[in-house]
Amino acid sequence: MHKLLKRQIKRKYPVAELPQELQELTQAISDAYSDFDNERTLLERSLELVSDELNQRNAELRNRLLELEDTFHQLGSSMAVLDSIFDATGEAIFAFDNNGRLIRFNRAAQSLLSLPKVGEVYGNSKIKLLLYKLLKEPANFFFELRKLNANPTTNLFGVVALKDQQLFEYHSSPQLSNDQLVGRVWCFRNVTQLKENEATIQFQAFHDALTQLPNRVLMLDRINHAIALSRRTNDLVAILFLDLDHFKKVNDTAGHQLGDELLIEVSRRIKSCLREYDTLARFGGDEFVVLLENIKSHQFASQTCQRIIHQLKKPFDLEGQVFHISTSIGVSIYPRDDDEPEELIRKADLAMYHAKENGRSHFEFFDKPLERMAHFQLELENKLRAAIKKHELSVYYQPQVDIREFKVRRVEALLRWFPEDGKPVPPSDFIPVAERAHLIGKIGYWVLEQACLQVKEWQSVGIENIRVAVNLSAQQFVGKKLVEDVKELIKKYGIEGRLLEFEITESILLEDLENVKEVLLELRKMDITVAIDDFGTGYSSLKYLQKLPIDSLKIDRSFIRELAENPNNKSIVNTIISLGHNLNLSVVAEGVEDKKMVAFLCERQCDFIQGYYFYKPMPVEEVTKILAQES
Ligand SMILES: Nc1nc2c(ncn2[C@@H]2O[C@@H]3COP(=O)(O)O[C@H]4[C@@H](O)[C@H](n5cnc6c(=O)[nH]c(N)nc65)O[C@@H]4COP(=O)(O)O[C@H]3[C@H]2O)c(=O)[nH]1
Repeated sequence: MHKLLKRQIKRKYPVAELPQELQELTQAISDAYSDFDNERTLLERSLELVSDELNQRNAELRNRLLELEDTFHQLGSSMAVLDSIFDATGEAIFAFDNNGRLIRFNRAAQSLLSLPKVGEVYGNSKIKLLLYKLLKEPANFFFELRKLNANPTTNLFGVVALKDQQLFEYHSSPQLSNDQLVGRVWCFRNVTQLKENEATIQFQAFHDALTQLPNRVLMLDRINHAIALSRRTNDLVAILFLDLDHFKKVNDTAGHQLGDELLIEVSRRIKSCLREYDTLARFGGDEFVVLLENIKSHQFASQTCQRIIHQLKKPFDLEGQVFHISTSIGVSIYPRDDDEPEELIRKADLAMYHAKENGRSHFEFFDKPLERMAHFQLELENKLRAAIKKHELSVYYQPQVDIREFKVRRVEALLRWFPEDGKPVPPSDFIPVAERAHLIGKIGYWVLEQACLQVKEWQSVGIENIRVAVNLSAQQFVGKKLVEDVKELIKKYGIEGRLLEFEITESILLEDLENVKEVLLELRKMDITVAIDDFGTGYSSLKYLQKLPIDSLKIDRSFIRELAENPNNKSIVNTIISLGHNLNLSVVAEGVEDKKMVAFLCERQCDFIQGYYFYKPMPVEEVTKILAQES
């Protein structure tokens, strides 16, 4: 029986047992109680379950809510970051809807279009008006925009110029949402500086940095263009190749800064001799090239050359210092000489070289014999290079006789080239080639070493006090190399400096007097003597004879050759001997071929005689025999 019912019945009927009929009833009630209990328990259980679930859901919802809040918060800060990036970016960004209304833009965009407010929406016509005010050529830009009518999803890219000369590059792309066109975004980037830099780089690639003149690349292009034009008009094109004479001297003595100023002034003066549409280019160093287009005759080129030469002959006054330079010009003509720009330049260069050799400060036209000569020289240069490798060069020695005792006291070392398969090549042919090919330094060093070696060998066989004269080229005077080489060789062979002499020409002195003086003083410190070769043929100036540490004068053989026939030569030789003696210099006559010459020179007390009358240049074995007999 249900416990609750049992307790209630016990309260009513504490002792007596329930009658039979009540027992059945109470049983039924007890069952009802139990059923009720069961149902309540079930109900409570299910309520409990529902409540648990609700609580769980509730907790989940709360978590989701927190997550959402968090996401929302993050989104907010991301948006803030994006917004500040959007605003901070230098690019002007505009977003338009499909109706052409400006719905969003950043600060750069606001300032570019001078828009009154951020966050506003601006209509299409207002934007157009602003663009008209802003752009240099708005019509062109709107023409570009028309492309969008035909193809609204296309990307646009280009550059626009503003009225204030600024340049903006733009990119425009469609804005799509679920494949539907919802608007268009435009980005404008200020590329003024970039374009300026590009232009500078472009300019530098085609111009010389110092003078701002076109460089070789641009000149070649201009010549190409001029030739193409002349093919139609049948006009001539002239190329003038200019090289400044004595520029190096200015650069070395006055310094690079003045040298640069001089080049700028030179380019200004050359320009003043040209028409406005002629091109002047600098090819580096002191080389300039002029292109004369549309000319009718060679005379025009000649006249231009004359004008330039005249202009450049005038003194240059730079920072209070006065400089004198001049120019040598070579000219080539299209179509006569070539129709290739490179070739025209090469031929003008060749003609310039020739002009320089024939005396500075003049111009020469290219011609075929010149080309043949150049070919010949190139061939000779290649053969000379091979000759050095094949040891085809040797040194001969020509004695110089001391007139007082008729004894050999000195010898001149003279270079010889005996090719294996051909005739001997005279030094007058190959030395200039060696100089041009910059081989003379190497060859000169070799001759000098042979001379030192020879002095040492003669000493070892008892031939003492024979001085060997070695010829020097101008190139060997550049820098300190010569002095270093001589020091090294004297030490290596253990010989005295006084047994070496260097022969230099007057033209070397003219190249760069200061540098030459320095070198000569260094040589004098080593007791090495110096003779001026071919004296009388060049620019003889008493000034340098007095100023420089020189020991001998060598009278050029052209004066000696016609001594008997030409009274002028007699007086020249006389003068040179007296001049030498007055300056305490010994005088050597070279190219002495007969008795009469010897008699004349003896009478005038010339100190040394060198020439075929006594001895020709000879191989070392022969000269050694002569020296051995005399010692
Ligand atoms: N007709 C005639 N000629 C005579 C007589 N006596 C000597 N000679 C020639 O006169 C030249 C004298 O040499 P140079 O004036 O220094 O003139 C030299 C010198 O300037 C240059 N040279 C020779 N060897 C060298 C060298 O090792 N280095 C450099 N830089 N130049 C050199 O080549 C020039 C010519 O040299 P070479 O042909 O050997 O010609 C030599 C010699 O052979 C004579 O009685 N009659």
